[in-house]
Amino acid sequence: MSSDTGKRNAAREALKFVEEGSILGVGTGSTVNHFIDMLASEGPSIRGAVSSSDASTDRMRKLGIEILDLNSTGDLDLYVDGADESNRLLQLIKGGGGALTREKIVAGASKRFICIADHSKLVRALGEFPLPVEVIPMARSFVARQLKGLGGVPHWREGVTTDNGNQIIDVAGLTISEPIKLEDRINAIPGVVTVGLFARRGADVLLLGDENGVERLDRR
Ligand SMILES: O=C(CO)[C@H](O)[C@H](O)COP(=O)(O)O
Repeated sequence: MSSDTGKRNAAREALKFVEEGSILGVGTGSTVNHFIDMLASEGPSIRGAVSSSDASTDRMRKLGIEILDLNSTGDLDLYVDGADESNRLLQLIKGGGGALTREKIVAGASKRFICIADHSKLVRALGEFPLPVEVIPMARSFVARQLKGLGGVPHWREGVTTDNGNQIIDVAGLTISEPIKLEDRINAIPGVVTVGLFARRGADVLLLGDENGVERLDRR
């Protein structure tokens, strides 16, 4: 069971990684929302943030955090984001909130990725959470057939349009025994914009909160 106190505890711990005057990459989701609120109220003062979604941009702007364009910042020192699942290698499933493509871009452009989550997100093997795949709208049915061919059960997240104007397919039933191979394989399907497997670029540090505190795992 997901716990809001766990999310808050993980978010608060992540503040310790933020340096005064830095430019921060900021992810999307309810855990990150706690982080944004805490950053604005009790965190060090930063130069600005590169945001991974319109939702996070709106929240940060309302709290007075300046939003910067990744095209003008260069690489970032730190990215803070949540996850839907993590294994012990800190490979992740992300995209439950639909922001996977921009999240993958900002994670890729950051030297260090701190993932914050409540403790229930730690799993032995990835794949219980349906894997989100962002697709170009005209390719949706074609990509769905390809995903079926990989053994998955694709489900169109109907009514959802991503910040990039695309659609999302959630794929249940996949056996993800080799996350990097599957990430490459799905990304190679024409029409796929991004798969929500963050295996090639997983997290560097995972902060898992629960009612009692925070467990830290580091990428080996
Ligand atoms: O990948 C994401 C959004 O695209 C989120 O990080 C993920 O869905 C976790 O969200 P939450 O913190 O609300 O549990």
